[in-house]
Amino acid sequence: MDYFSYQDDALFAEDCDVAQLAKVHGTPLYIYSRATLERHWHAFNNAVAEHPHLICYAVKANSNLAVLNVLARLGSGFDIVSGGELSRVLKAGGDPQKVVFSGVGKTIAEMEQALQVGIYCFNVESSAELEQLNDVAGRLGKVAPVSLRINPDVDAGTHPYISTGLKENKFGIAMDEADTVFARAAALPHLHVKGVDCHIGSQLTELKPFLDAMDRMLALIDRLASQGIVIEHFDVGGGLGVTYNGETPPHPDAYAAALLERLGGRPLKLIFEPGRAIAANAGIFVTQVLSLKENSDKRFAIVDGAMNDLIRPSLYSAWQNIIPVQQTDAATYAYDIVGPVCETGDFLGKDRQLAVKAGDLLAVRSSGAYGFVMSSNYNSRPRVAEVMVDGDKDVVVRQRETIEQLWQGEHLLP
Ligand SMILES: Cc1ncc(COP(=O)(O)O)c(C=O)c1O
Ligand SMILES: N[C@@H](CCCC[NH3+])C(=O)O
Repeated sequence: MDYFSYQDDALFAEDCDVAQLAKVHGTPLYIYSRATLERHWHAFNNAVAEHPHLICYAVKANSNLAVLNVLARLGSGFDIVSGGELSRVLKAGGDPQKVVFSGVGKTIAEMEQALQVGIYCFNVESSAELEQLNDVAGRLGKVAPVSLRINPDVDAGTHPYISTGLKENKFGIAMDEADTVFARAAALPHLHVKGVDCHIGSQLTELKPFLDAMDRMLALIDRLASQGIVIEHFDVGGGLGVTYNGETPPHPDAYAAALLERLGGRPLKLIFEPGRAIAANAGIFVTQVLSLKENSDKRFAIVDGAMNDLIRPSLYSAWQNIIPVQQTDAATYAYDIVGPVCETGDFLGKDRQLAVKAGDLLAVRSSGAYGFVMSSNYNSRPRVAEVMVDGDKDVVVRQRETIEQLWQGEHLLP
């Protein structure tokens, strides 16, 4: 199957009846394909097969335990950004020694948790964090393995909200401070400097920003070597884009080959942190049309899924393909696909040519990454169920929330 095409194709094959799944499990509903998750992970892993490397799936993209477990069984590593994500990885059978801990604001408790379980590496994002981690490790009688996340100041050419490698972004240590902070890290007694890392943004569809970042990072690694600071690994971050609407991001083969060529024989282990490239097109979001509505010259398809279930269209004006699950004989019109949430910005798609009527099912494609994980209970809407298709079986990997669960942990005044 072509990596560029919608990899949720597996979910529309004859042996996966999306309409039947919606009937059994209700809507709105997330559906994931195990086969596609595995294929995407292998596409990455095979792309760098000969070179020492570790694929650390970015848990934030989709942290469902079953998703993590599928990848853990393949031997995947994990990129986490919180103690909660670390707990999920462990619960799902992930190996702590294959975990890298990214994130611009780690708490002392999270540092302790990660040191206790023995993660592979902390991706440290500031001088202050470096000092804190050294103190925490010293107090626990441990040595913390660290990599420094350096901000290479390259324009990733993506949406400003998901660009992370520019000088003005909050992430990482500025390149012009990198040498000093590395020298400090090497001098601190409770740290072991292992690596260098960067992550310039998400949904990148061109190679050039990755290569520009790599050139700057390799120049740093060479400078550090001349100062006697030996770097064992280079973590290139995540960010490889997917096809939402005709984009043609590089195949992992081309991406890895280009990076390896730039590496030029340096004996550095490479770490990759892909999230979206593995999960996005392994999932769909299924919603049912509640009613059709016309306001002056505008037509709306009001559906039972909303921005609280899938926020990417509202938050980033992200375009995701929306298709009818079954053909109907309704006339085709341009619709805004909107949810029941009380916000004008509550839409899943705008101006989509669709033949639909009330009761029909729509699938929002490419929803496996940054879908359920970004959902909320806004408007007191229970979180939806997640189902994984595993060959000819389908497994509920998260139950739909009940109304009672909505107020669990809340208390009336005495
Ligand atoms: C540090 C880090 N690594 C990995 C990722 C995963 O990115 P993507 O899902 O674009 O591969 C992100 C998210 O942008 C990130 O912030
Ligand atoms: N949530 C973003 C990606 C963020 C990447 C994390 N730094 C999206 O849905 O596109």
